[in-house]
Amino acid sequence: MESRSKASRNGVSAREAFRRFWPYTRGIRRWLVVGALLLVLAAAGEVAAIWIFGLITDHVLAAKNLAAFWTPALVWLQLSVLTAVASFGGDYLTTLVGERFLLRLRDSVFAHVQRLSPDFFDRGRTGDLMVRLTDDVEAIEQFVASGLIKTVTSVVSAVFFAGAALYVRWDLALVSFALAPLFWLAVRRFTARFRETAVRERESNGAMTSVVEESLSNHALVQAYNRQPAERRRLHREGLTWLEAKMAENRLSALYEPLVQVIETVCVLLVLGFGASELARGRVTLGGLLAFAAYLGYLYPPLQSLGDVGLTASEAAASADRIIEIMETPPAVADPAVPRTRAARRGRVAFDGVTFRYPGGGRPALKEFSFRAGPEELVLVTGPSGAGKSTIARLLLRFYDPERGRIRLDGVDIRELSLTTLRDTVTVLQQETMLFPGSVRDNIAYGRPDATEEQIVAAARAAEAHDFVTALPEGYDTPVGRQGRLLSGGQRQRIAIARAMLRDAPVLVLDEPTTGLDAPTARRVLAPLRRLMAGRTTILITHDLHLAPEADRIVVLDGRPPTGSGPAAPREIARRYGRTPEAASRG
Ligand SMILES: Nc1ncnc2c1ncn2[C@@H]1O[C@H](COP(=O)(O)OP(=O)(O)OP(=O)(O)O)[C@@H](O)[C@H]1O
Repeated sequence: MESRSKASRNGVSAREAFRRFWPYTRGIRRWLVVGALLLVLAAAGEVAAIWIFGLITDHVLAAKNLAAFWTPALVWLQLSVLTAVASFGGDYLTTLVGERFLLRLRDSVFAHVQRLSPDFFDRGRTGDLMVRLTDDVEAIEQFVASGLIKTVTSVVSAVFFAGAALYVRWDLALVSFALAPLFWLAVRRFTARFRETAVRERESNGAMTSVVEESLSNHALVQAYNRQPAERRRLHREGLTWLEAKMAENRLSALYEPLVQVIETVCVLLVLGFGASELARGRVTLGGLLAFAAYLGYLYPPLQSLGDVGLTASEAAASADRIIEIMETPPAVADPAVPRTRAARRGRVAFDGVTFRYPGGGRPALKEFSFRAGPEELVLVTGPSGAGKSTIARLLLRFYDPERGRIRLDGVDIRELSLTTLRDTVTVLQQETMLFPGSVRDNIAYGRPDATEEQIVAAARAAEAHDFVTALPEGYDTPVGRQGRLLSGGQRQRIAIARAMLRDAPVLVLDEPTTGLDAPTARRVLAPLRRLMAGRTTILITHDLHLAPEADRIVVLDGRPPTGSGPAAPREIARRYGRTPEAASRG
């Protein structure tokens, strides 16, 4: 994700960011309007309350007339209740709309991320992606939903208070408004720099989260190789960078507020000085002057929050770049326009002249590769490390599409099938057993969440997992830990076999199913594996030729272009197992 971050430096403007993410408010806009109206009503209530305060000062306090107090006091009380209700309703609704927007945007970015090819995750850093899905998404919400409401209510409030001030004393008001350009100057100078610091802050936050994530998920490696001090240093270094970026951001926002306050004080002093002389000359009442000063006082917060919107916009534009970058990363594969959603489920697999190169990879991982596997057949794929064996499984699941050639399932090009149908038809048992944190039961039922208890137990029995599972402290409810680390390698493998049994797909790809298991354990999983293979098309990717005598066909990927005499490995297999392997190459 390094390259992705760099692209953000000359990214979208705040206006483009707004336009891009505004559609996510669809369906909740009316609540946005109602919320904003309520907030405007609350601001109007405040204007009226200050007016009453001025009246009370002149007609009650200055005139020392208590009898004139009760009516305005009652109106003020009613007004304040009304303002409180409007303000509560407005805050509640606008927060709700903001949170709904956030939820929708996050869901949609996450849904897109889920469609990306494994390559995206292999190259990127998880920590950085996590920051994008949390902080960056939130910064966009702060701008598009909350920011819009803030802008509207601030503008309306500013107009209210400025109008009221003008009404009370237009000349005094004009004097203080003359200082308004100072605000805009301050805001303009700050926003550009703020955006830069916001980008730096997000990037270093992503880098730091990535270090934490990488170190914690590889904790066993770190401890076994005594790399704790190095990892601590790495985190400290990223933490320092973050601290600097955060301080740069904070310096700006911390400087901005006092600066605005100084401008504000200058205005208030000017008004008071001018007002005092007007009062002495009897051209303004004390109540009028106080109300005027209060209107000005109330005018600054909306002006200041308009300035903040500028800062929020810069921050959001920085985040928008990081989100747009993800959203514009196209998935390597997509459903066809009119996908077939029914598969024959017989399990005939054919690779015809398949050439494939990983994105950004130079040499093809597979070149002109062809083979066939039919129902109830066991096809063993072997060859040296890096020859492209696991690539076959990735292509069959359509994590990627081949550059040339076709892959067919029961005679249909897999690009014509919906991805869901294809992946329901093919089960892959990975080289490393992949378990989710959860219970044994959850993991067995992972591919079929609607499975009954009897089906789960039957699958576990067939996978020879039932006995060890029932011996676990909480049986099927025992948590397996992160990546199944609370279980042994052989136990993890048998749970994965049970999961595959339950899924009951016609095509099975076993990618090095016994790797990482010692010989006796490997032998123990062979029986459940055979049970799993029965009645299905099985493609067994392995270095281990134990099962070669049972294979209907052996495909050898030798990592070199085919030669006339054929590579040594197929001949060796032919000599040992008395069958002729098919040689294939990865180029
Ligand atoms: N995501 C990727 N991006 C770029 N190249 C890749 C990627 N994954 C694998 N490769 C390359 O493609 C080639 C084939 O990889 P593959 O995983 O299919 O090998 P393999 O035969 O299964 O090896 P092994 O027996 O060691 O598991 C290798 O040279 C590898 O470096």
